[in-house]
Amino acid sequence: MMQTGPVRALGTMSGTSLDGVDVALVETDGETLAGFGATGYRPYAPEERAVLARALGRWPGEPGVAEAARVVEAAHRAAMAPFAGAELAGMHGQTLAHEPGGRGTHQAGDGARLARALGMPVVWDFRSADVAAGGQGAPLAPFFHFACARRVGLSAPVAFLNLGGVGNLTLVDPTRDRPEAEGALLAFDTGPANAPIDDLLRSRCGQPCDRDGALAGGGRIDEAVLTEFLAHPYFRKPPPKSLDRNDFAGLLDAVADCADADAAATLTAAVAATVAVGVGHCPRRPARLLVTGGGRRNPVLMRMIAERTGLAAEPVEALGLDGDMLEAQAFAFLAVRVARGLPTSCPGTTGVARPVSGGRISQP
Ligand SMILES: Nc1ncnc2c1ncn2[C@@H]1O[C@H](COP(=O)(O)OP(=O)(O)OP(=O)(O)O)[C@@H](O)[C@H]1O
Ligand SMILES: CC(=O)N[C@H]1[C@@H]2OC[C@@H](O2)[C@@H](O)[C@@H]1O[C@H](C)C(=O)O
Repeated sequence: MMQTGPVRALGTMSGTSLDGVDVALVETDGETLAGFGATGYRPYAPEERAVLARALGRWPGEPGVAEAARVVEAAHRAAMAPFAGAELAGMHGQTLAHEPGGRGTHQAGDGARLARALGMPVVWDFRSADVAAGGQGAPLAPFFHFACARRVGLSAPVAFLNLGGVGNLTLVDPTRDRPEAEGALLAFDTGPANAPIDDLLRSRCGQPCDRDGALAGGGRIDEAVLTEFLAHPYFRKPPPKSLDRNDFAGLLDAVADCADADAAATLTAAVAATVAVGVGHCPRRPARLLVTGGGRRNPVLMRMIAERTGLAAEPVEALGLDGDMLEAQAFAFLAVRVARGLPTSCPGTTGVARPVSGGRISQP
């Protein structure tokens, strides 16, 4: 176990939207946040992204997975190299398949190879231990959300909402002293977020996303599609619960007959509606809804979320946090927790029976 006191840790995230690798430095002892440092981003080239997209839903040894891992590792080496002075790194990797209660969870990217290439200890494979112990293996950012809420001095329960490829919500009670304390955290995936919107825009318009909600803003919501989507049992299921990126791939077929703008409006409303269902699962109504991830840049989505939840959807920048880097920062923070043997998940965040300290540590 490392000595106590803040360390300069590097965190990386290659998210479900398959856009690229985020990296961020955090100074932390794994309990409190002493400060945030420099950040970086290494986008995937279109042909790299295609390799990753083809490998989605596949497991080690299956076709295309080794090639995807090489793409992930090369992108991480490039993104992390400028930060080689960090004392420790936490690498999330790229989730290719996630089936808690089934085949497990699989993030491409070998931390042992990266540790050797970069000359620093790398913590990786953060989710497997939680899944092996009966948890969902996701979401894992909640322990970091707890630390953020404490750092900025919040005193009432708030919700963090991440709008990445998939959406996830964390209800934080910052008056508790530890994240694993009873009632400190409740977290779960709300439903698909940007993934179906991106997939629609890519297939119909040849664009990577509905920039600023421009297409959805001019469309009409197909209420019948929306109602049928919300009838899926996932939304009734009480948390904790988690999703794989393509679990709702059928949503795209459901809007196949809609005009482009109507399809975009319907998918955007579907995301907002699942967030409202998620807020309804919270045992206490949050005082604020703090939004992180790329979806906070979509004003149509943000407006629909505010309308459907009755909460002002505020970007996390309102707290002085960086909504593009929160997840990379989370894995820096979690790496330090792993190195110190502190838990990274608990019953409230993943449904695991007791707190688990996940992750593998590879020395250079
Ligand atoms: N200006 C914008 N307008 C609309 N959407 C945007 C905008 N900027 C970013 N996005 C969306 O945000 C997505 C990227 O979000 P983010 O980087 O948070 O995802 P991620 O980290 O890959 O996902 P996850 O949190 O699921 O792992 C893009 O794919 C796009 O859909
Ligand atoms: C299995 C997996 O990679 N899940 C991701 C995904 O992207 C968003 C949502 O689904 C969340 O559950 C998780 O990521 C964030 C970083 C988390 O673990 O908190």
